[in-house]
Amino acid sequence: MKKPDVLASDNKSRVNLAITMAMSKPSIFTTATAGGYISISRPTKFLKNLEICGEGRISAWVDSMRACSPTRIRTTPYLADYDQSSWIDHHPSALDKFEQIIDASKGKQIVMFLDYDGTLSPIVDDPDRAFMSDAMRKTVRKLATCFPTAIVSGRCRDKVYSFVRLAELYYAGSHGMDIIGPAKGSKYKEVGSGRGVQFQAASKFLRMIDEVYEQLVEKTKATPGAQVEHNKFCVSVHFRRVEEKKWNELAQQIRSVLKEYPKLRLTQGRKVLEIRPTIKWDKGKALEFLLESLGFADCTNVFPVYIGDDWTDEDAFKILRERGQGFGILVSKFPKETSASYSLQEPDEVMEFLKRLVQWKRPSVLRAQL
Ligand SMILES: O=P(O)(O)OC[C@H]1O[C@H](O[C@H]2O[C@H](CO)[C@@H](O)[C@H](O)[C@H]2O)[C@H](O)[C@@H](O)[C@@H]1O
Repeated sequence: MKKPDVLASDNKSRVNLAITMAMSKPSIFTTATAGGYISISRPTKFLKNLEICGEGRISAWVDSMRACSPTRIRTTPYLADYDQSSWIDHHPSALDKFEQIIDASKGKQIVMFLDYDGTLSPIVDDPDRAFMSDAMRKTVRKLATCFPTAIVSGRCRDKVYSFVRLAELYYAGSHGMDIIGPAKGSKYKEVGSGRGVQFQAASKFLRMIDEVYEQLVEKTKATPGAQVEHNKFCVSVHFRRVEEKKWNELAQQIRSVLKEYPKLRLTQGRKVLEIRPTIKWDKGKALEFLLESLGFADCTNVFPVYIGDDWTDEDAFKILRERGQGFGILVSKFPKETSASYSLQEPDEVMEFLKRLVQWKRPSVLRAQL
């Protein structure tokens, strides 16, 4: 597959993030909480203390953010040369291949994992107004009657819940560092009579994240359009409403704060840089945790489907490839380096795909109820 230079360099900066996935299975400790949830803790594993905030690395991220802006993608000549049809051959539309997907899932329990921004809601300028449509909510509600369904988001869990407003789902916020999962079917259910399991991989970092948030707000306030979002266990600094010529300046402001915090690292999203603990925990780990809580730890008869649009979703796509179970669907209008198997272009197509899953499942649910 011919790859444009810009994708190669994006990939390089992603590799530079060095998000290692090799976490050995830790032991699990559980305690019942006042909220009725079983709280689970595991020994924290840290990523190697890499040089995460080097000047070169920061500029590489800003460059790749520029290269990824849709207007740039449409006008950049070497991307125009990119063989879109070859990319589609490797990552066909999940709608076009619906029957193939269903065939692969036969005899297995489908479990749905959905990213929020850019997957269930369209990308908008103001992160506080990234509402999901009523039609999408209705579809996700129906989906959850057919399959166990979880939202896995970079957002703080409460915030993403306030957008989705469906109590029947499981939620993993802060890039999977704050999970409310099922107790039903979980091996943890014997520990208490809680409503579910709660797992906060980065609880030790709460105070540090608060401190960094305050400093970032202060440091970036002179940059028009910059917005700092507190996502509980991580912080997002938004570039979307900042003039492009100011992006380097904003990135340097972030760097100047972060260099004092070797236990925090940066990751990149869509016109956003995100600050999070260096622990070995991400959306892929959250997916595994939720499968485990659902009682599918070592099962071969489970078929997880993860739909997401962002680089942070790649951690989950990779886990599915490694497990050889289910598959990832990347939401993107443009060719992107990805470990997902299929693609959908935008949230409307995601909704269509979810509707088809419901339509396919519902007759058998009805038959089983007779
Ligand atoms: O994991 P996700 O649910 O996709 O969350 C990732 C980040 O999404 C949000 O930012 C993105 O969406 C905004 C609203 O459309 C957009 O303005 C921004 O440019 C995007 O990066 C959210 O605000 C972040 O905190 C999440 O980490």
